[in-house]
Amino acid sequence: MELIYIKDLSKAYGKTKVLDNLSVSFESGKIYGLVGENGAGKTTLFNCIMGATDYDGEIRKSSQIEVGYMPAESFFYSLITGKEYIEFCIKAKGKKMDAKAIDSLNKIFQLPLERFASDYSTGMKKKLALMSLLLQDNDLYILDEPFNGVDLYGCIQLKRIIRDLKNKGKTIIISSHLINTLHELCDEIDFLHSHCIRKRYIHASIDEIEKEILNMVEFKTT
Ligand SMILES: Nc1ncnc2c1ncn2[C@@H]1O[C@H](COP(=O)(O)OP(=O)(O)OP(=O)(O)O)[C@@H](O)[C@H]1O
Repeated sequence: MELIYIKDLSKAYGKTKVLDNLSVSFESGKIYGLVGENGAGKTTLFNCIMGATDYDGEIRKSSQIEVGYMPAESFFYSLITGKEYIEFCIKAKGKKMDAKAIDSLNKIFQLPLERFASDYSTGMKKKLALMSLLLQDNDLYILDEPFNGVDLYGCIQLKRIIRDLKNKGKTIIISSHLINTLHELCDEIDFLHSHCIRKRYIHASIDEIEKEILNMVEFKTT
């Protein structure tokens, strides 16, 4: 089932064109990877999907799906503990708190939930944002650079969690610069370059993907 359908999406910041007639769609139950150079527009695409910014073109979402978005950098108020942050996010989504689920997930993430979130390290902040998202039971998870700053153990666990989500029929879209990790995890990998999705890789080898991306970047498509 098609969850998100995007047709001719264009977005510019002032005179800077970021996305130009981008078309792509995402089906349920799959893991999608999104790669692209720094500044290619991955976060901008996510912001458009989430309705966090204006755009031209069409974005259709399947009705009644709940979308959880983890931005590349989350904001934490200074006097709020990790636990309070999780509670806030769950309540904001209109979901019920489940202390057991928090404890069980924190056996994996091992966060000091009684400490102020603003004092967490980069990786701990990322884990906290992920934890609060995973506790919301969404249909679609959009994760902007979820592996950034997360330690090796955390990355291994995160890959397991993402696979579990897929096994539960959820859809996940992950932006990352870690092509090996995406290749391991994803059913399909989209390459965003020169303002639109240049290629969707399905069952391609890492070599093939890397070679093509190098070619496209070096002989920049305009
Ligand atoms: N609020 C904004 N105002 C003006 N320009 C912006 C804004 N947000 C993003 N941009 C510009 O849009 C372009 C795309 O940025 P975006 O953050 O979407 O890229 P990205 O692919 O996520 O990059 P990275 O891999 O470095 O995180 C960049 O040139 C960036 O400077």
